Amino acid sequence: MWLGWLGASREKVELSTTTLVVSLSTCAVCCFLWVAKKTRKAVPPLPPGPRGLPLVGYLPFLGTELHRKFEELAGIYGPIYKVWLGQKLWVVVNSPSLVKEVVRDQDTTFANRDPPIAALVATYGGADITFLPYGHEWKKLRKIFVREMLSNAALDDSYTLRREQLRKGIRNVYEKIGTPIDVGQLAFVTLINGIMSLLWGDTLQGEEGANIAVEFKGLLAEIMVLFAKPNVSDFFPGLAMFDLQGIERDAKSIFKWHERIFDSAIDMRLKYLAKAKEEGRGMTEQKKDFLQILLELRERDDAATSISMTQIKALLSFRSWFPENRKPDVLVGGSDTTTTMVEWVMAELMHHPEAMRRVHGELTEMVGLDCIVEESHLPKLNYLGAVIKETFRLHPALPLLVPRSPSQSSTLVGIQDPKIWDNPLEFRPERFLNDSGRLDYSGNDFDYLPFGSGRRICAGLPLAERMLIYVLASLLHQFEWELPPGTELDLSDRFGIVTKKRMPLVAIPTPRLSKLELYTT
Ligand code: HEM
Repeated sequence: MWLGWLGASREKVELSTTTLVVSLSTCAVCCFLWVAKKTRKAVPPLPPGPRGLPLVGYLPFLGTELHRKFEELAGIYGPIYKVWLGQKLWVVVNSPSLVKEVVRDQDTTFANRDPPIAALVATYGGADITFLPYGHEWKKLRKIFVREMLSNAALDDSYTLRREQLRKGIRNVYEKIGTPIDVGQLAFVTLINGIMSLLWGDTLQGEEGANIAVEFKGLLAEIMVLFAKPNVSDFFPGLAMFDLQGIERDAKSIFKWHERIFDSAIDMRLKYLAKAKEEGRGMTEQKKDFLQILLELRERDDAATSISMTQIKALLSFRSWFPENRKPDVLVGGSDTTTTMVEWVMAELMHHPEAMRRVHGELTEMVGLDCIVEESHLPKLNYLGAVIKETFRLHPALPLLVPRSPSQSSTLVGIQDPKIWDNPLEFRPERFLNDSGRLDYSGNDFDYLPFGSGRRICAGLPLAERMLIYVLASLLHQFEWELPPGTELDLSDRFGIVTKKRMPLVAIPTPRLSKLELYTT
């Protein structure tokens, strides 16, 4: 069984803000039970849903825009419905009260996922945080990821690494001043370099390191292509042994490649550490990156946090850091979650000049025209924070979240929820300013869940939150952005594992600050 969320979208936010998707395998022990309020039957019926065809179910009717299709079905079948996709049954939940039942009241039951076969093969048998079943191993890895790698202290320590990559991005924009720039592409390169640098620090510098970095990027591209392919074996587990499209075979060979690159990068670091120890040098300059944190944990004699080399590789693997990326065009189109959100926020601001003026005013006041944005400024940027939240509401990057899979049969009691948003299709960041105590990213409001909720809430949230506002504040503070003459802003979306802008945002930057050194340092 799987389960995920469908967030608010422009057309039908009135209906609800969130849809939960649960799918069940046809396995006899695994049945999903749903009762409407007051139903007293011993075995509650499955929820209603569209009829499909024998064997393939509703697959031929899904189309490419899954989030629109699910909205349409919600209009017909209500807050909870079922859809057969091949041999698997998905249940879509479409109201905050049902969502609460799943991620709060029955969170432990629904804290699993149904990994695609390619992910199982390419990630040490699903040993990464995203796909590990709920249990001891998942808890341990998640604890290390959240408390050791992404703790406030670790993120503060690694600020210089993020800053360096951001400054490089700003210099790049400055070199192209007055010419059209693909904003998603710019954000993608900046963010991916930032993440690689957080993970590996200086390991990817120098000739040997640069070769490994090139291999990393090639590997990432191959992984994207692999995960983007719909696999017949995932929809028809009975056919998995035949591996009809050869996806499992390809995943195995990518996994070997992955192993070789990771082994040589880690080996380089271990040799460096051994040499430093021999020469009696300290390791302070290496301390900030995540490889270093993990290698130190490996040395610890503490069962709660000590970690094997395989777990280190799983934690540094692409699936942990780009868990939502499955599209092959990610490298050219910049469609990962954080990149996509940079693009949407910039597009909404360019579409709403008054909001853009207010963001600029706030940056001028809080940062100043003779300074660049530092992370210490970010907590003061309330209006920009509200703009980002409002953009998540209108354009959730993961409209289906990451599907969940319950561990046992379960009964949900559905009730009709009242209307949630006033004028839901309107871009109005003020709604987040006025309601500042509520509606954050913590997943405690079941009508606003861009990062999911409960035990499986996005593990990268602290980093995503910091990087998103840092990149946006810097691009907006240092430049004015205009559309190329004769072009129009397009705000339509295209469904994918990450739902992104249908047309890439292309804009022309001009400098906003007067001192040259603010662009060249
Ligand atoms: C705008 C950026 C991002 C968005 C909107 C986002 C959203 C999400 C969502 C909706 C989920 C599923 C939550 C659930 O099942 O309730 C998720 C899971 C996850 N995300 Fe993110 N994410 C973002 C960035 C990141 C980053 C930068 C990282 C890595 C540092 C990351 C790592 C993860 C991991 C490891 C999981 C799986 C957690 C688990 O199963 O325990 N995410 N994310």
